Amino acid sequence: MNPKSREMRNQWIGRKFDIHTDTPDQKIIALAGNPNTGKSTVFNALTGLNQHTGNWPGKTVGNAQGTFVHKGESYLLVDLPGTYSLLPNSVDEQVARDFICFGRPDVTIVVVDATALERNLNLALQVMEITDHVVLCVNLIDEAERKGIVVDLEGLAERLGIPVVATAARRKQGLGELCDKLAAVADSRIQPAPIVPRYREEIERVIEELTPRLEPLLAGWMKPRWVALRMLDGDETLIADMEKYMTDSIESGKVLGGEVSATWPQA
Ligand SMILES: Nc1nc2c(ncn2[C@@H]2O[C@H](COP(=O)(O)OP(=O)(O)OP(=O)(O)O)[C@@H](O)[C@H]2O)c(=O)[nH]1
Ligand SMILES: [Mg+2]
Repeated sequence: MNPKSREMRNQWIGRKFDIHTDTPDQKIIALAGNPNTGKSTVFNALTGLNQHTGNWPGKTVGNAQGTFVHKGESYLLVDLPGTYSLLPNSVDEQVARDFICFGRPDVTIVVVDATALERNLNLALQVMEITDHVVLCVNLIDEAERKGIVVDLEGLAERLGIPVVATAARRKQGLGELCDKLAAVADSRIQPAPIVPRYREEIERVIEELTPRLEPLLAGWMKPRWVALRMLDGDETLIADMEKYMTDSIESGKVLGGEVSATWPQA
């Protein structure tokens, strides 16, 4: 995303999500993950006292936003509610999904529990279906070590196609490397290429039919393949939220009506 696009995105996020950057083109990082994986511990360790909390607009779900500086660059970090999925079965899940889909953070960090990777990776895969800009934070690595669990970080990064960093957030271990990786993704020095989960053949056939039609309508907001999957699943909340967020997109005019801006949103 170029600085001008980011500036417009940031203004829009301010209005829609009550998330406010310090500077017009500050980069925005979201923290997603299952409950109790250490998101808030990572959030607190990085932002310290530079944070404030509130509620997501119109929801009783708490939200925390804070800033930190890494190697001279300032970032706004947003702590999302802990969720097991992004299929909107609850308000928490809808809030997390909407921020990733429509807030379009520069990077989404998925914090996973190193002692329960199999369960945790489900959410990571869902985030990777929505956006390429993902970093996996394998937290509680100290707990894993204590239990004799060895995580093949390189193998994981290779299989998933995204950067992977091990952390023990409570001891503030690994956070420097986490910041290095998210900075590299935020300014495109690293371009993750997440694996694409494949579905049954008949589903793949419908996806193939739908995606070229969705692509121009979505104009880079999210991956057409994912939207096709959600439509196949009959997810009406996504359609409703697309109307809510995408029809009022400042300079871009009526995105769903087909008139899209050349400058924003941009993948
Ligand atoms: N041993 C160990 N404990 C950790 C680590 N990170 C977080 N914890 C602990 O794990 C518990 C949960 O941490 P939180 O940061 O509240 O987790 P969260 O993901 O924000 O939880 P929710 O907001 O409820 O989804 C706390 O007791 C933390 O102190 C870590 O790296 N190692
Ligand atoms: Mg938390």
